[in-house]
Order: sequence, then structure tokens, then C-alpha cells
Amino acid sequence: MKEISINLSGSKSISNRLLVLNSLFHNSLQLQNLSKCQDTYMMERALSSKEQIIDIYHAGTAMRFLTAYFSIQENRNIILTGSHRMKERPIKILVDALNQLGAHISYVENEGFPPLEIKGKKINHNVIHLPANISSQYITALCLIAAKLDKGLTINLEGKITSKPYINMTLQILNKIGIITSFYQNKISIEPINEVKKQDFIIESDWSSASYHYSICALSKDLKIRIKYLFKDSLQADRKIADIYQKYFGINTLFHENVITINKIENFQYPNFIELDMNDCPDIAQTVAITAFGLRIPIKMTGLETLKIKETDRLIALKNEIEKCGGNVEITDCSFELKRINSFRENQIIETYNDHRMAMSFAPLQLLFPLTIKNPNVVEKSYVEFWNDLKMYGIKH
Ligand SMILES: O=C(O)C1=C[C@@H](OP(=O)(O)O)[C@@H](O)[C@H](O)C1
Ligand SMILES: C=C(OP(=O)(O)O)C(=O)O
Repeated sequence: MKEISINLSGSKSISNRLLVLNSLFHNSLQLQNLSKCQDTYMMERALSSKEQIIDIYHAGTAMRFLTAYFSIQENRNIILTGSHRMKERPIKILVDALNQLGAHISYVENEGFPPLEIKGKKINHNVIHLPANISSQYITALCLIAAKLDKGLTINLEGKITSKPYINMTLQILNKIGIITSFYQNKISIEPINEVKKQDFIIESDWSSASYHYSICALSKDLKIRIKYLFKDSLQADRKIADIYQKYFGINTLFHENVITINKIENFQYPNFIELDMNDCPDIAQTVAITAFGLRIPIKMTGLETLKIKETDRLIALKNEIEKCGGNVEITDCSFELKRINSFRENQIIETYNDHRMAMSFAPLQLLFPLTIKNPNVVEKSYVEFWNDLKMYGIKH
């Protein structure tokens, strides 16, 4: 059996939260294993920028978290902008919430979308209501600045809460650095604090990046993959990949100290049909869809209402590209169903629509049949070493 060892960099979600907190709390945190990805670079660059126009390119977390961050930087006026796609990703819920709290944010081009003009000022109010069904990043953005407000913040969430583990991640990070929070039913409360203690924070590696190695393991003949610095008890939503692949795709995960090993379970009985709610972990929907396609297992995923406002409309992108390769897909606004898998159509050119996860989720299919991934460098948004790591499996771009 071939054994491969992979070293991933830190979680992009954890890294981008900690960078904002570090900036708010005078660099009290000594961060280790920070993500090397482009979205984290964009966050670092924005936080140290002295410019008036700050461009965060494709980074959703940077756009949302920095909107809140800059709104409380007194005496600083900036324009926060991003890529063409970022200007299509909605931000009104967060802007309305911050303005209701006392911030001064306006739209430079289209109402409800970046770019934003943010006039930093002291925020006076400390209770807010906002819809929770569009993006958890709006809620995280508010949580990150909450302890810096004089009276802290109470956030009342309305409707279904999407991507909830990401909110839990934010609150657990706040707790770890000494900020008191509570999250009960639909109400989050965060207490004010002036300073946090000087401390080290070691960032767990990125489970979303690990998901592509799970897919490779599932589509390979016989592989054992070791991935460093991933934990059973993780802050990350996409840790769920281990459970999904164990249950449906026959991949066993062993958690050792500081490292996991994954391999195929012998004589695994694959299901005839898979049904999954992905509302907690939207970023691995593409990985799971492609593994199911490669293994020829029909699958229905629900809870995907946020996929259409990510780097691209991921539901349409998945349908288009899977159908090119021989699948039959039906989508709605919030679901994806791979109904039939005909014979694989080789040598297709896979469009990536500027979405890193389209490139990375389709790449493992090359273990089964040849295909070409267009604009392979999009992977840098979250996983700079992706193609280098895939060379170890003989997968090239
Ligand atoms: O808070 C975070 O770090 C993230 C939250 C999720 O976004 P939504 O809450 O918009 O689904 C996820 O898709 C994104 O990649 C990262
Ligand atoms: C959706 C993603 O990122 P963001 O929303 O932060 O741009 C992602 O990484 O899949």
C-alpha cells in the first residue's frame, strides 16, 4: 500500500478570525501555523494598510469581518472593495446591523453590495436583531468586534441559522482568548473587555483542504494518507468530512496525537443512494458531490441555500461540469441531486468559474479518467500548495 504524508497550513477561518482579534487587542496573540492562503494574505495586508482604498479581492471573510472592524476604527475613513464577484456577494444584512448599532457605512456603487465607504466611529448601541439564514460571516463579524464595544453586544438571530458551526468556532476562539460569551437558543451575548492576556495560539490545519485528500483516498485503489495537525475535537465545521467519508465512502480516520491517517475500509458496502443535509458544512459540498460521482453513487444534498452566493453559483457550476463528464444532475435553490451516472466522458475541460473549490473538487477525478482543469491557479485562494501536494498521487494540472 502506498503511503503519502501531507502537511497542510493553518485553517483559513481560524487564521482570519485571529488576525482581526490580534489587531483589535494590540497583538497580544502569538499566532502559530497561520494559513498561507491568499484570503489570509488579503486579511493581513488589509489590517496593516494605511491606504484609503482597501481591496480584499475574493476573500469573503475579509470583506465581512473587516466591514465590522473598520466601522469601529475611530477617525479612519476607508473604502473597502473587492473583486468583480465580491461586488455581487450581498452584505446588506451586516451593513444594516452595524448602522443600527451606530456605525456609518454607505454604498459606493450598488445598494446592498461592496464596495463600501466606512467612516470609523464609536458605536453606542449594544443590542441588535438580524437574519441568520444568509451567511454566518455577518454574525461572526459582529462577534469579533463585540468585546471592544463599551457595553459588549447582544445579537438576536432571526430565522434558520446557516453554517452554525462557524458561529460556534468564533465563540470558542473568543472564549479561548479570555472573552466571555453565551449562545442560547437564538441569542448570543458577548461581554466587553479592554485587553486580552499575552498568549500563544496554535492554529489547527485546514479541514476544508483535507477534504480533497479524503476524496482522493476514496477514488484511489489503495492509499494510506497521513495529514498533520488535525484533531478529533476540532473547532472547524469541515471536520465533519471524516464522519461523512466513514459512513458513505468507506474511509477510516485514525486520530493519533497531532496527525490523522486515513485509508479505505476493506470490503466496504457502498450505499445505493446518499441523502445529506450540508447546511452546517457548505464548503465540502463540492468535494462530496464529486466523490459520489466518481464512485457512481446517486446523492441528494440539501441545506445548500448559501452556495449560490459564494465564489460563484456553486450549484450551477457543479451541475454544468458534472454533466459534461457524464452525470445527470438536478438542482433547486437549495439542493443538489446527482440522479444518474452514465459512462464517464473523458478529456473534458472543467471550467472553474474563479472558484478554488471547483478546481480542487474535480482534480481527484483524474485518478479515474483524464480531464483538464481550466485556470488551475484559482486554488491559491485557500490552498496554495494544492497542485504540489497532488503531484504525490501522480495528479497534475
Ligand atoms: O466564517 C467562516 O470562516 C466561513 C463561513 C462560511 O460562510 P457562510 O456563513 O457564508 O456560509 C464558509 O462557507 C466560509 O468558507 C468560511
Ligand atoms: C466560501 C468560501 O470563502 P469566502 O466566503 O470566505 O470567500 C470558501 O472558502 O469556500
